[in-house]
Amino acid sequence: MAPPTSSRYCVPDLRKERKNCSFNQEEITNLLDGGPEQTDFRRKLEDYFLKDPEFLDPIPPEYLSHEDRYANELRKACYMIRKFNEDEEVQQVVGEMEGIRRLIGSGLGVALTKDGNPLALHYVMFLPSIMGQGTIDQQAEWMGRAWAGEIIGTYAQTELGHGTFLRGLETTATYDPSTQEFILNSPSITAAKWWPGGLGKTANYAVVMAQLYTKDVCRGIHPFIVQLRDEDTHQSMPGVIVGEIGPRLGMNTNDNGFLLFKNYRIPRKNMLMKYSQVLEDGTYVKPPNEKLAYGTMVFVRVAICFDAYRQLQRAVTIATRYAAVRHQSELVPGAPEPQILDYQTQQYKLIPQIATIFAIHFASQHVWDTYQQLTGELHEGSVELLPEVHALSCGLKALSSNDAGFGVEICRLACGGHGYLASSNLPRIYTSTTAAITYEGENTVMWLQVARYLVKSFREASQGQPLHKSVSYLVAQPASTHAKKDLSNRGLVEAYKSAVSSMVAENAGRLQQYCDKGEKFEHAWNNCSVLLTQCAEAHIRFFTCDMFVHNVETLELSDGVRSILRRLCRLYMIYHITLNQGLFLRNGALAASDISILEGELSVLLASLRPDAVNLVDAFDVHDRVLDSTLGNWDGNVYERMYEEAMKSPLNKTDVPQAYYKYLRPLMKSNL
Ligand SMILES: CCC/C=C/C(=O)SCCNC(=O)CCNC(=O)[C@H](O)C(C)(C)COP(=O)([O-])OP(=O)([O-])OC[C@H]1O[C@@H](n2cnc3c(N)ncnc32)[C@H](O)[C@@H]1OP(=O)([O-])[O-]
Ligand SMILES: Cc1cc2nc3c(=O)[nH]c(=O)nc-3n(C[C@H](O)[C@H](O)[C@H](O)COP(=O)(O)OP(=O)(O)OC[C@H]3O[C@@H](n4cnc5c(N)ncnc54)[C@H](O)[C@@H]3O)c2cc1C
Repeated sequence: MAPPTSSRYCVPDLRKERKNCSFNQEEITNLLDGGPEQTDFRRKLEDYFLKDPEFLDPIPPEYLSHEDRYANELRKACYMIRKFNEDEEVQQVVGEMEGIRRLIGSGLGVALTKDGNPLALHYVMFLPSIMGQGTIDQQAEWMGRAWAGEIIGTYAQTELGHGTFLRGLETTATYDPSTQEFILNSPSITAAKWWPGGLGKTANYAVVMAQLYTKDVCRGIHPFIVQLRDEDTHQSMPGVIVGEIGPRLGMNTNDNGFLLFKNYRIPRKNMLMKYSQVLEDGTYVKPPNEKLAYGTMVFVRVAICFDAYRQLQRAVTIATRYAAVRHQSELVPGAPEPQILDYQTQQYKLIPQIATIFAIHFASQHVWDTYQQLTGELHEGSVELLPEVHALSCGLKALSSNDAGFGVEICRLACGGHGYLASSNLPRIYTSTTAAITYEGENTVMWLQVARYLVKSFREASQGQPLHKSVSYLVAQPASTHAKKDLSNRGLVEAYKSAVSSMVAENAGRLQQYCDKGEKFEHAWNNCSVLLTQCAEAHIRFFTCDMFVHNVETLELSDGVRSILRRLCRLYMIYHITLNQGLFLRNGALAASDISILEGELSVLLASLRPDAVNLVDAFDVHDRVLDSTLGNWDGNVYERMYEEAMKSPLNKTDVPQAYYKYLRPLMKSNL
């Protein structure tokens, strides 16, 4: 918990902001952490790791070479795991295995290894793949060693030629019954695995997705555990060609890699066989649903939603505190320069980002709970929930990574020039956050999966079939254009339902018209796909609003917290409704006069939330070291910290750099 203002120094501007908090901050902290015990757990973890000098970076990573940056982050990542494995104290505090996974995925884990953790894929995808796709025997064989870090894995699916189109992957795994082995091959350059995190130099194993061939028949893509490097020497295995793909926009210490196979043999037992099997003689046993092989991606998509809002939390904490400390221009001629947070346009940049964090949190929690329910039901053999979980996880992954990516960029811009400095940490937060728009399913492609589900559900509804809960509103009656509109939070959710169901109906109809004119369904789909992605986004925005309102109204909350969350929820809805007003005006879900009322209310809400903006970001309880920013520290001591950071530049070691004598001086003195 942030210490009481009185006992800790902060600059007068922040002291003033913190004086009158209208709500219980600890309650908000607990809500976002998942309960007081979780807050406790997180704080103990932060305390334990952050006081350890091994995690300090005396030289900012930007000044290191590519190789040294990787080595430094690998050092810290390995040290982090060793601390868990060897230290009884930390095991007692946080619990052994669960702790590692949660640490890696937490804001703390992200902050400890600043620009990408080379071991992340091991914990985030390799282990979950074995758990989710392996039989009990396979879990027993691999999990212990993998948890202990004796073997390090990654998830190798994407290829140079295909990332989105999984059915087009080229890597083959051909079963040879005579030796009971699979033979792995990369038939062309485009079959090279390309992108997996940790693959370049860190991992010695991978879950590889490859086209399975048995008895000369292709059975589609399946997961295999593949040893890539010798367990002793770390040399790549004969038949395995592996390396790093080179610098990226960000996350440069993740050693994303490439991988090719040449007649590389692995034992039959290395195919993950929880859902499909290859028997000794090569007989193929089908899974209950062939998309179960995509299960790890569903899990990670849900996890990405939580990660997205945690990144946005860091950015908006930095930008809001900075906006309270920064003074610029004049609001009233001749008066002192105001805090930039007093400008309404600045509030419009930042406060909706604060609201977004709660919106994504509540929606992600719901999708996570539904995912858990699906996992339970899969054990019983039921795949009933799979389509809904697939659509929700694709949709919320797309919405949360989009909102967080653009939200972080808005926060960076809100800090003016200083937001462009590496020491603000906003560039690094941006490059990590925006990556999620592409990985784990590129967002347009994710929207199209949601649209597919919407159109299918709409058609089923038209035939009187029952719908899953998240799309049941598609059968709702269109709004009456003449009735007076209910503009309460619930009323706005109803307006969303009506607007989105009309939009889906219109575009399902448009699709049908193309088909009726004789176009093949796939071409008709492509012709409608811009509008279909818009339907998908509107549907998931509606879902997020619905979850926000539901939680704010039904959770047990103190009056102060409910009041602030209600206003944030309202701001969130009005922000998106006014940005997309055409959607609501078009089917009469709202009238122009309603939009005008909401626009007026938006200004009132910004003014009402402004006094608590700093208190809200304080309630996110992001540790200064996790923020890692000259602009965002709790004490607000921005300018001195920026100066100190500038002094770390190697160019400032000498007054006149060597490069001056080598290049500049000869030019400047050439006429002498
Ligand atoms: C930290 C992170 C680091 C990063 C790691 C990575 O990036 S790793 C790399 C991450 N890479 C990616 O994320 C790659 C992204 N690409 C993909 O996930 C797939 O290629 C695809 C989903 C786009 C299409 O797949 P396709 O061509 O095979 O399918 P289709 O479109 O023909 O639809 C057929 C039916 O299948 C259904 N269905 C589909 N998926 C699922 C599912 N998971 N579950 C359940 N169901 C699913 C679909 O709804 C449809 O149902 P319907 O309507 O017939 O009842
Ligand atoms: C930082 C990072 C980490 C990654 N880590 C991993 C990893 O650990 N393991 C792994 O296997 N992969 C990893 N990936 C790969 C990632 O999953 C893919 O990049 C991603 O799935 C997108 O595939 P692609 O690159 O082939 O893009 P493409 O599919 O080629 O997309 C290019 C464009 O085409 C459009 N497009 C493609 N298909 C369609 C369609 N059907 N309809 C409409 N538009 C379409 C897309 O919207 C996009 O605009 C990582 C990628 C990044 C950036």
